[in-house]
Amino acid sequence: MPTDIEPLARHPKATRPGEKIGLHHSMCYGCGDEAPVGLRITVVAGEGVTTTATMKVEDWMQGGPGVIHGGVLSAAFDEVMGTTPLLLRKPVVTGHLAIDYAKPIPLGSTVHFTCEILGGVGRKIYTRAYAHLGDPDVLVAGAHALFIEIDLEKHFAGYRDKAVHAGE
Ligand SMILES: CCCCC/C=C\C/C=C\C/C=C\C/C=C\CCCC(=O)SCCNC(=O)CCNC(=O)[C@H](O)C(C)(C)COP(=O)(O)OP(=O)(O)OC[C@H]1O[C@@H](n2cnc3c(N)ncnc32)[C@H](O)[C@@H]1OP(=O)(O)O
Repeated sequence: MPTDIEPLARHPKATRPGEKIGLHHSMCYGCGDEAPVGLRITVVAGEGVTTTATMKVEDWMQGGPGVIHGGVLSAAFDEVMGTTPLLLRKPVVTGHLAIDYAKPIPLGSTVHFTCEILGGVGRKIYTRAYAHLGDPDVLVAGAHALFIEIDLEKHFAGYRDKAVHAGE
């Protein structure tokens, strides 16, 4: 992470603390409530530029016997951290994501995520997040990610004809 990052302020019209940040779209693998397979994560705005989220670890998320697959946890961090810049009212995509896996996470547990925006430079937004299973003093994983602000229309212009919609 560069040393010259600037603090980033919450947008005045951002989702208020304690409220759910709206669905990105209903068929999104991370947040969608109509996606045939998905994490169905809801991210809740916190104070400042922070968020929280929870995810129940379902049987289909299994990697090693009885525990979550590392890629599923990575996707969950991506979802939570990628939603957080909406507090700045900035659409982003992931540029870089790094996960520290500290402890196995059993099937059936609920993962609690906390995320904060550390700051930014230009279009780059740096975030950090942690995960625990109910006791915030016992972390099971952590993550850092870099998100890049995009022009939504331009970024997805060549792909929208492939988009999948609910009910198809
Ligand atoms: C699930 C998908 C959701 C997609 C998002 C949709 C809508 C967004 C709206 C709201 C968001 C709400 C919820 C989102 C929820 C979850 C988020 C999930 C996000 C994802 O899951 S999204 C899928 C994976 N993601 C990609 O599919 C990106 C593929 N990629 C590209 O499309 C380009 O690569 C792009 C656009 C990233 C940059 O391209 P570009 O041409 O616009 O800009 P450029 O290359 O100049 O980079 C600008 C500055 O970032 C630095 N930089 C870039 N990459 C870096 C890296 N890896 N490490 C270190 N620095 C990096 C450069 O060094 C430069 O830095 P400097 O300004 O200092 O020179």
